[in-house]
Amino acid sequence: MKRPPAIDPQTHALFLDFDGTLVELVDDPDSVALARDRVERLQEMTDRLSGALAIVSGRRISDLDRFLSPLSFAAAGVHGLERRVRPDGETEFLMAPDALDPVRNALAPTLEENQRLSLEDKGTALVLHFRTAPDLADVARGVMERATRDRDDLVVMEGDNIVEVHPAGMDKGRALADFMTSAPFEGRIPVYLGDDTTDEFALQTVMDMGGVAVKVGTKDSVAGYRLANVADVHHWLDVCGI
Ligand SMILES: O=P(O)(O)OC[C@H]1O[C@H](O[C@H]2O[C@H](CO)[C@@H](O)[C@H](O)[C@H]2O)[C@H](O)[C@@H](O)[C@@H]1O
Repeated sequence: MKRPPAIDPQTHALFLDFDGTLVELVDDPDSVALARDRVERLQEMTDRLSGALAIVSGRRISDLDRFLSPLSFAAAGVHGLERRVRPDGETEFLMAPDALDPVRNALAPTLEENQRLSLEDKGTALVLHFRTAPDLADVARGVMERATRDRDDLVVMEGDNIVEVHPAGMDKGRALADFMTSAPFEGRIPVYLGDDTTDEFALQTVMDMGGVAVKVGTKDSVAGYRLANVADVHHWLDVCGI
């Protein structure tokens, strides 16, 4: 496993995935937690990078704010459909949530019949969770496929024990590329840490930009560097040079 190189706070920008990278994966999406000293370390890194640290997540930015309080940070939420370029900036919402109303309605009977499947409604994205019901994975994939048939304006993506739908046209790679066009990120070398399939878009973008792409865990990846797990990420954050 090739470990990532040291990072220079003057020349690099740091992009961090959330679930599976900064926090351990757990059964209940609402019960993730980050220790206070880890939040303080992220604040210290944000300050040393002059704000060029962003969380890039499938989560809503409002949820990230809740989990990471009192950290002040830039963020791409819902895979880039929500965006806050500066730590103290306003959140922009790039899509309206009503595009998903027909999908919400189409999923409802299956959720009623299969109560071990759960729905996470993020407004601009809907997620079916089957971590605690792996036998229902195909039911979840099937109903999502049927609910989105003939909808070219939507994209269905699989993550870790989830199937998710949101408006097409955005992913973590495009979100990262957008960040790199404005201050405080512009002109820096991107560094990205992520564990999941949806992070591959950003890892590829970082590779294309000559940056430092770091896969967390053992899944296949385009990334050139690896960290073993969430604990290893936090160890590396402590020694990476920022
Ligand atoms: O881009 P990320 O920050 O990695 O967010 C991706 C999804 O994370 C959450 O789901 C994942 O974490 C849950 C809590 O550990 C876990 O129960 C689930 O199985 C994982 O897929 C979140 O709930 C999703 O909305 C995010 O898209």
